[in-house]
Amino acid sequence: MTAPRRAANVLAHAPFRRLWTAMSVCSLGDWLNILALTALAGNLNQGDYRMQSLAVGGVFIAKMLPAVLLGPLAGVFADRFDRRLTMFTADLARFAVVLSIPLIGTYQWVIVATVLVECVNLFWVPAKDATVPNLVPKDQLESANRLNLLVTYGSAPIAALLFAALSLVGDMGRSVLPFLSGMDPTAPALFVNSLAYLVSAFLIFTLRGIPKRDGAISAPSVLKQVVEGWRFVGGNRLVRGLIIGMLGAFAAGGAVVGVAKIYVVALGGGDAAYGVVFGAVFVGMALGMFVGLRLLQGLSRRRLFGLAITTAGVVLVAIALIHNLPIVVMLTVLLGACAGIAWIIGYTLIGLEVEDTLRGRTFSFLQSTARVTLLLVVAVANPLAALFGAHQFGLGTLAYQFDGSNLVLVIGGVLAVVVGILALRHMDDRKGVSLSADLIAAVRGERYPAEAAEHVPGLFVAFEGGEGSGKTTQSRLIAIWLRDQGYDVVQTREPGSTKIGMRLRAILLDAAERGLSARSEALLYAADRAEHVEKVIRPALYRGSLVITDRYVDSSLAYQGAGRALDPADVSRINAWATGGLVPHLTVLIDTPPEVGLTRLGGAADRIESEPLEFHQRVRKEFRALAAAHPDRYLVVDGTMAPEVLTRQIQDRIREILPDPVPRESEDITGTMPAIRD
Ligand SMILES: Nc1ncnc2c1ncn2[C@@H]1O[C@H](COP(=O)(O)OP(=O)(O)O)[C@@H](O)[C@H]1O
Ligand SMILES: Cc1cn([C@H]2C[C@H](O)[C@@H](COP(=O)(O)OP(=O)(O)O)O2)c(=O)[nH]c1=O
Repeated sequence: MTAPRRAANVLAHAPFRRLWTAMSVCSLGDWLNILALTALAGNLNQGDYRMQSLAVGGVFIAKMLPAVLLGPLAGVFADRFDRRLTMFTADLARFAVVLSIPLIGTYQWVIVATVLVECVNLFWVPAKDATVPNLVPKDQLESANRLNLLVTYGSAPIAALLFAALSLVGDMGRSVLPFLSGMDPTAPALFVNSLAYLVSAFLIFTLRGIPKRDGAISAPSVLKQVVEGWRFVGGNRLVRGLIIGMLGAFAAGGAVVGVAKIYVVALGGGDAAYGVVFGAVFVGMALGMFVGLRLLQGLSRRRLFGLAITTAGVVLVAIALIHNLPIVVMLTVLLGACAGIAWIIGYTLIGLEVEDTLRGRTFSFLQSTARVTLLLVVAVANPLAALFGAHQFGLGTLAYQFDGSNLVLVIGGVLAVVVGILALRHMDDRKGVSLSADLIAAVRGERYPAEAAEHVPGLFVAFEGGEGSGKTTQSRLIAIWLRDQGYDVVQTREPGSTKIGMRLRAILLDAAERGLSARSEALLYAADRAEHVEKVIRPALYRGSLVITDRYVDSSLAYQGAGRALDPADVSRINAWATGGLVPHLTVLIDTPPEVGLTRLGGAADRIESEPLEFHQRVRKEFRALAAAHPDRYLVVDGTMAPEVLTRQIQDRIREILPDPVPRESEDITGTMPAIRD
C-alpha cells in the first residue's frame, strides 16, 4: 500500500516533475497523432474501400517501421549528443512536421511526415529514458517508471475523447472559421498535437538538471532480443502459456486498432465516432483492471487469464458481425475489459511466479515481441481487408454487408479464442474442477484457492493420519531417503514449526486448556498454518526444496471439521485463506484404526489425544473421504503394516513425481562440456 505514496514522492523532485509533465503532454500528442493521421488517411482516400484500407494501413506501417529498422542505431546516436538539446530539437522538429500535415494535406505527405516524426522519436525516447535515472533517486526509480507507464497509456482515453471533440470542432468550425474551410476535419486535432510538442520543447528547454551524457544507452536489435528471449523463456510451461496468451491478446487488439477507422466508416460513423471507439478500448481496459478483477476475485488467476482472452475473442467476432455503432461501442468496452484483465494478470503472474533469473528476460522478451506482433498484425490487417474488399450478401429482402474489415475482425476473434484455450490448457491449476463451477462460485463471491503447489519449483508432500499412525516415523525416513539422493529437503510439522507456532502449539495441546471453543481451536490451528506456510513452506518451495510436513490442512478438516463437527466448508475456507490456497502435490495418508494408533502412544495424552474413541473414528473417516475425493493427489497406505513396507510404498509413489535432481541450468552447462572418456 506504500506504492501511491512513493509515487507521489517522486513528483516532489522538481526536475523530474517537469520532465514528467513534458512526457505526459507528449504522450497525449502521440495518441492524438495516431488517431488524427489514420483518420486523415481514410478521409483523403474516400470512395474506394480498398484504397482506404491500404491508406490507413500505410500510416501504421510508417509509424512502426522506423523503430524496428533503425531503433538500435538511433539509441547509439542519441547517446553521443547533449540530451537536453536532443530532446528540445526533437520537439521543435515534431512541432514543425505535424503542423505542416494539415497545411499540405496530401496522403503522400502524411506518410513522409509520419516517418519523419517517428525518426525524431527515436532520438527523443532514449534520451528521455536515459535522463529519468539522473533526476530521481535510485530507490524511487521504480515508482518513476510506473508513473511513466501510467501517462503513456493513461493519456490514450483522454486523447481519444479530445480527438472526438476536436473532430466535431473540425466539422462544424469549417463554416464559422474561414481559415479551417479548406482543411480536413482532423486539422484541429493535428494543430493541438503539434502544440503539445511545442509545450514539451519549452518545458525541456527550461529544465536545467539534465547532465549531458552519463552511461551508455544499450539498445540491442529487436530481432536479436526476440530470438534470444525465446531460448530462455520458451522452456517454461507457465511462461509459455502466459506469453502465448498475451501476444494473442495483443494481436487481436492490433487487428481492432488496424481496421477500426474503416469499420467505423462502414458503420456510418465519422471521425468523432472513431475517437469514441478508440477511447472505448481504453475505458474498457481500465474497467477490467480495476472493477472486473475485483468482481472475479475468487477465480483462479491462471484460469481467468485464459478465460478473459477467449471471451475477448468471442466479443470480437460479435463486433465484426453486428453492424450497429452503439452496440459496437459497448462491445468494445467489454473487449477492452477482457484485454485489461488478461494484461494485468499476465504481468502480475510474471512478477510473482516466474523465477528471478527468468523474470527480466520474460519482460523484455514480451515487450520486444509485442512490438513485432503489432507491426505484423497491423501490416497484414489492412491489406487483407483491402484484398477482400467490400461485399454485400442478399438474404431474402435483407442485405448484409460483409467487408474486409469484418473478415479481419473475425479472424482476430477466432485467433484470440484459440490462443485463450491454449493458455487455459497450459496454465490450468485446477484440473478436474469444472470451469463453470469455478466461475459461478467466483461471481457469488466465494473464494477458491489461488495457487496450487503444482507450479512452484519445489515439491510439497504432506503426511496425514490419526494419532500414533506412524506419520513422524515415516516422514523422517522419507526425508532421510531423499537427502541421500541429493535433494534439499525441509522436514517440518504442524502445529508449532515457527516461533509464533510454538506458542500456539502450547495453547492448543495443553491438556489443561479445556475451555477452548471449537471455533477458536480451528482459528488457532489456521493461524499456526498461515505462519508455517509463509515463513517455512512457501520460501522453501520457491527455492526449489522438497518440503515434507507432518500434518497440514487435512488435519484441520478431519479434527476440527469432522471431529468437532464444525461446518467443513467454513474450515476449508479459513484454511484456504490462511495458506493462500497452497495445496500439496501429494498427501500420504497413513490409515490406522484409532484403537491401534492410540495404544502405540506413550506418555501422557494431550488435549486431543484424550478425546473419546468416537471422535477419533470420525477423524479417520474424514481423512479417508478426503483422499477418496482426489485420488490423484493422495496415497493411502495401511498403517498396521510393518514400517519398512510402508516406507517402500511411499517411496514408490514419491519417485513418480520427483523432479530431476540436477537443475536444468546446470544440465545446460554440462551439456556443452566435452565428454570426458576413460
Ligand atoms: N507401522 C508401524 N507399526 C507398528 N508401530 C509403529 C509403526 N509406525 C510407527 N510405529 C510406532 O508407533 C508410535 C507412534 O508413531 P509416530 O510415528 O510417532 O506416529 P504419529 O506421528 O503419527 O503420531 C512410535 O512408537 C512408533 O515407533
Ligand atoms: C495440524 C492439526 C493438528 N491437530 C491435532 C492433532 C494432534 O492431536 C495434535 C498434533 O499433535 P502432535 O503431538 O504433533 O501429534 P501427532 O504426533 O499425532 O502428529 O493436533 C488438529 O486437531 N488440527 C490440526 O489442524
